Amino acid sequence: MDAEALTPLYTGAEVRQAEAPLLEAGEGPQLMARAAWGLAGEVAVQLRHRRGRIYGTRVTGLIGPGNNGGDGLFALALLRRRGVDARAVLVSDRAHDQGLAAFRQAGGRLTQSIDADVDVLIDAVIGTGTSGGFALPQVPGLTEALARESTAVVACDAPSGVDPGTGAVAQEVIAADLTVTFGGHKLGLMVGAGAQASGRVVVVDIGMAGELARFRAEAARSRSVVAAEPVTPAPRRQDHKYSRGVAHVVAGSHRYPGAAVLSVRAAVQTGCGMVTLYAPGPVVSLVTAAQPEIVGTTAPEIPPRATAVAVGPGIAEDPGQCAALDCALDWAQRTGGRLVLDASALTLLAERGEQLTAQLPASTVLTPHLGELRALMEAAGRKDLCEELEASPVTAVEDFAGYLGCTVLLKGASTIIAEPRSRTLVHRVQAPGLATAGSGDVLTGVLVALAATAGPKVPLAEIAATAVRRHGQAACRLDPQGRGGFGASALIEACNGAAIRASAGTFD
Ligand SMILES: NC(=O)C1=CN([C@@H]2O[C@H](COP(=O)(O)OP(=O)(O)OC[C@H]3O[C@@H](n4cnc5c(N)ncnc54)[C@H](O)[C@@H]3O)[C@@H](O)[C@H]2O)[C@@H](O)CC1
Repeated sequence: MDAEALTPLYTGAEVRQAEAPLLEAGEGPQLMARAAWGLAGEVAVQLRHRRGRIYGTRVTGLIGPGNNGGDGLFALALLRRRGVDARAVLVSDRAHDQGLAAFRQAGGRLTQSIDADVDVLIDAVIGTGTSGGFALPQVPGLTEALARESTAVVACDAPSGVDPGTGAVAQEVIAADLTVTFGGHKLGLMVGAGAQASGRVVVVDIGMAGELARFRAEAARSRSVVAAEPVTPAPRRQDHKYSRGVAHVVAGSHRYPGAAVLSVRAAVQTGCGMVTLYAPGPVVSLVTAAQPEIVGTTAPEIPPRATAVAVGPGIAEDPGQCAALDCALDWAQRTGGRLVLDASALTLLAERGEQLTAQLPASTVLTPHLGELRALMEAAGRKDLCEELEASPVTAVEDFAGYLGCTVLLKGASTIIAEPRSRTLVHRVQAPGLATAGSGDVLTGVLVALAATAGPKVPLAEIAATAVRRHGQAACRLDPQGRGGFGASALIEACNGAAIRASAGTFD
């Protein structure tokens, strides 16, 4: 993947470090003015969207004692000048002096409570200066406002209660519909509970890109939001089916035949030289009827021409399929071929206890959801990492990948992909409809086809990130409003469409 096409993620502390020289040079007020301008602009968009106008709408800000509160006050002043009934609740006995003066001068009103008809509530209590736990300020009307559909909650820089560095949340949090964050993407808004509390995230450039870039170059580890596709090679004129890559899938059982249909069809539609399937005879027949170009086998050995293998979707309780897992592990160990382990394959691995760590070749990617990851961590004797998953999900996944010596992809609304000695990739998508049976099987199919065709130098994490991105984009295309009205089968064609758009360079 083109490294420049990735969007870096920063911790709150890293952004503060990048800011420091600008503040020393006396540029603080300009930075704050730009932050406030960006915040007010995004609030105006919300108002227009919800009320069809800006003039005469109502916005209340919860204002903390630091610069985050200063941003909020300046933004409220700008909104007031556009005819908004702008009010501020000071949650501390201190407030940013210049911000407060600007707010007053613009005609803003201080208040002690939040009214029921407020259109937007700005959370400017704490941003990157957060430390320790967080309790909701005791403001009459706050709990009601947070629960009300008609009030949009917009967080200034980061929702109060979220650790912008890790994604951990305090015992209480002001969950936002929209977070307007400054300077660059912050890690804690993209992963774990922090991502859930942040809603949609918009980044406002406040003129510190140069500082951040310099800082990024110095950073020991860089984390990224996936923003572009690695190019999987288009078929060349001289290609034949074997030179394009052969994806072998071990999936499906008498109990779950559909998992094989979904993963194999997804692999075929993603595009590679050939897709082969190992499954019980009736499952092979079913899949062949759905996708006649595949080659089925009932022997567990990995076909000699395979360039990537996936094991797992729906193989539960099938002894032959379980034997195929060992064949696949052995194949990857011998050849260095890319191996995707998903679903039931992960359960089988967890049953092997601490032995599992010795069995995983470096060319493996595990694709657990949270429950499966916890089970694997416990089985591997790393229960400590289960606790870390809440406090700092990215670190926990990175540590586990390092411990196992292979790539780990934690599925969820935010996907975290950690490959040892490589940058960690995070992909966040607003596609709640992906929480449907079979969507993971489709992801496995897309991933194994990409792994079969990608050149040998493309890191496995980046191939996995591409698969996750296509999958997420497909769901967004099918269901732009996030109402969940689609099944996993529909994702397959949509993934393919997503890929075509990506190669045309039209994503986002
Ligand atoms: N430094 C700058 O000049 C700029 C800062 N910006 C804004 O300023 C923010 C950072 O400002 P600050 O460093 O003043 O920090 P914050 O305003 O984020 O928070 C610090 C204040 O919150 C209190 N606090 C910390 N943790 C708390 C907790 N758990 N519960 C209750 N109160 C708590 C602290 O006592 C302190 O008074 C950024 O998030 C951003 O919004 C932007 O305006 C851009 C420029």
